[in-house]
Amino acid sequence: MDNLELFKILTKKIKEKDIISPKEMEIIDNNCEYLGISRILLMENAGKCVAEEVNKFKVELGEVPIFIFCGTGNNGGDGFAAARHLGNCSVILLGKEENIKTYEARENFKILKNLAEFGDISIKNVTHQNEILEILNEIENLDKAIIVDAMLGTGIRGELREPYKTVVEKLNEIKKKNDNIKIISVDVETGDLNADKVITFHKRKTINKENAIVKPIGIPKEAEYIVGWGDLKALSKRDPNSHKGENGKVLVIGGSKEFFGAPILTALAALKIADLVAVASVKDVVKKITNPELITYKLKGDYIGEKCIDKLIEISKKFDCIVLGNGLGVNEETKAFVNGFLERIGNKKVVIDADAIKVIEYEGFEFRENFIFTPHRREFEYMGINLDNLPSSTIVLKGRYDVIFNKNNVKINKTGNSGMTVGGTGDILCGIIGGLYAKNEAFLSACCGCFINGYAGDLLLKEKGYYYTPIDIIEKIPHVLKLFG
Ligand SMILES: NC(=O)C1=CN([C@@H]2O[C@H](COP(=O)(O)OP(=O)(O)OC[C@H]3O[C@@H](n4cnc5c(N)ncnc54)[C@H](O)[C@@H]3O)[C@@H](O)[C@H]2O)[C@@H](O)CC1
Ligand SMILES: [K+]
Repeated sequence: MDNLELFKILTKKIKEKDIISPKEMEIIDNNCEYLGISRILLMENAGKCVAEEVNKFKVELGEVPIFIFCGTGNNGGDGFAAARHLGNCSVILLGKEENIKTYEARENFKILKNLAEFGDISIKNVTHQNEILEILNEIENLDKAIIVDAMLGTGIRGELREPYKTVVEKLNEIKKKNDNIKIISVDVETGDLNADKVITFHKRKTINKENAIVKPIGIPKEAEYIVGWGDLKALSKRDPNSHKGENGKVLVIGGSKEFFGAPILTALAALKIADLVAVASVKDVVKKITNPELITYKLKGDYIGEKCIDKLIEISKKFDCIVLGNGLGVNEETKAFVNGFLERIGNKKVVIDADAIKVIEYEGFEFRENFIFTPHRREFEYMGINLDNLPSSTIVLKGRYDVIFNKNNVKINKTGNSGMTVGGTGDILCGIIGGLYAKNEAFLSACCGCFINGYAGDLLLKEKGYYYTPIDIIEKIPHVLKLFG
């Protein structure tokens, strides 16, 4: 079974989510763009859906005035598109035209302005409280009307602020007095607006009430499965006021008398993302580390063995995430260490790679959700994962297509190229994942790690052909993060 076949099996075994968070929706929206589906196309479909629902109310109420309240985000953009599909309506933009935030919303607004010049769509740009109240008073005096709430959607954060607060309060008052004022919310009710209908796009959101009507807008299911720049945009942002160490501390445990390069590559990759990276290894490795940015912990012996467990458990307490396994060696000593260490590490975040994967005793092993495994095909087969009882741990099966999964999620990553088959790229991948995992959730970190590693390789392929090295990949990590962060 190749990676693509495994991916297909997993998409059938893992239940598709019917409710998603606004953050998950943003990842999907952005990954639609990654797949080549423009936002303006989705907005068009969203606008059309809303217009269809408004028309259903018109059947019930007859010809009535329609007011579309639009915010300056993409929820407002959906309102502009709906207005064009409807014709004969009043669009109320709550803010200044120059504050419309996105290209697609601005383009839709421009079209409306062209139509409004001579057609029957009217546009009111309101910025002052008294202008808003004037319109709301006008609505209050009507027998019937349809209101479209395209004020705020999945971008809503925290308590409702002005001018939306006044509009929502006043509309709720009006609605209470006159049930022939029908309100349709676009995607999400703005604050606690008492809408008659909520038309939500693609899937129900965690912030929707139960009665939201879900409408497809042309988002293919592949957009939920692909890893793209949408995942990267969802990573936690660096706080400009943060202090040293607050953006993640990673401890790499690996290396042996025979292998010294692997843990160093892992640590250098993690260092591009986390604030603080340390390597705990045997003396032969530690003496080769000349990079002053890396912290080192020297352990006794030629291999990291059982006798190191107490010390490493203690050191681990100072770090957010541990990357375990690179260059460790496969023998009785390292086997005893890895199994004993993982048993005692509790719920600390651990990325498990390479030799550590090979020495774990999987019989009765507990695949905890704080573990990420990064096997290649042979290691994956050795792990003997039961596809009928998927693990809580996140598994990254590396390959031409990386398959990332756990019992609740599955995704596929297609960045990367055959120049990346050289030794060391796997060590870099788990370093990147470790750096991200220090400050993010396991599944997102694993997905983003695969994307970043592969994309760095793709940039290098364009620049240098296949003549690049693992160190070149490490140097490209910040470029990828800057492109999509
Ligand atoms: N991204 C996409 O590809 C698509 C998005 N669509 C629409 O876009 C919406 C999301 O758009 P945006 O991300 O631009 O977000 P919103 O349109 O929900 O608005 C976000 C803006 O509102 C303001 N805001 C946030 N919280 C506030 C509060 N509590 N009080 C007052 N103002 C507040 C902020 O300035 C923020 O920029 C979706 O709900 C959906 O309606 C659709 O067009 C379909 C496609
Ligand atoms: K809304």
